[in-house]
Amino acid sequence: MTSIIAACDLEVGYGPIPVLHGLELEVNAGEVVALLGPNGSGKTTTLMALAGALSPSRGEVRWKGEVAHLPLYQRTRHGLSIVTEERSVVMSLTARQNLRLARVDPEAVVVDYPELADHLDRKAGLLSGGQQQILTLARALARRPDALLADELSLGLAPQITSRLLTAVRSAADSGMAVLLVEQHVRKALQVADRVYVLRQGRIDWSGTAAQALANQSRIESSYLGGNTSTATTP
Ligand SMILES: Nc1ncnc2c1ncn2[C@@H]1O[C@H](COP(=O)(O)OP(=O)(O)OP(=O)(O)O)[C@@H](O)[C@H]1O
Repeated sequence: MTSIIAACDLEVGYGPIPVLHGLELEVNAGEVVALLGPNGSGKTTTLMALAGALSPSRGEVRWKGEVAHLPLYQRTRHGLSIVTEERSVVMSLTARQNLRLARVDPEAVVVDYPELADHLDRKAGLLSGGQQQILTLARALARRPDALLADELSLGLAPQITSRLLTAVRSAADSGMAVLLVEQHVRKALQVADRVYVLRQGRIDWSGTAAQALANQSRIESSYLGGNTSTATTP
């Protein structure tokens, strides 16, 4: 398998106290890797460090096997894409203009996202939250990045939109993209993921295949995601 992006012994924080403690993870071409864990465990910090928005105090990020030195804006020009819950479209522009601004062909996008076809000439600000997020993701994926870092894509959106976004992410991985997915809907995330890391207090506490995680799902949820921990054991 081809490693696209990896964290090697990564220690990162926002000040002198680290948030991630010697993190090791990798995402290969063609796979969706879910990064799960309770609030504050360091999921967003991991994505920001992989993207180059935070500098490690120890360890390194590797991009296609080489130590990554480029800052965030340059990594995004070299095949890395980041999508967050923030729906980063320009609200005063139409959907079509948003796509063109990113040098993406709107007509090609609607082939894969027919639900956007009737909305191309509407201002993004007038679309529903779900449509805005589909537009955001469609724009990112249409640029065919080598890796996608997806942080809570579906936050606040309806279940069918969540499923749609995750299906699109899965298809992108099937076409060769490496995807690291932070997603609050654990069951839905496991349905599209190949592998899983569970973070706890800035350390990988569990990792395995999605099938193994599904078999341990109730324990993972209760141990790591804030449920009843009285019967939980470490998977
Ligand atoms: N800008 C920041 N400045 C200082 N500390 C921060 C900052 N952002 C996050 N932290 C701290 O880093 C730790 C990890 O936060 P992070 O957002 O990475 O976790 P998370 O797993 O993504 O949580 P959530 O699921 O709530 O988004 C937390 O203790 C948080 O308070």
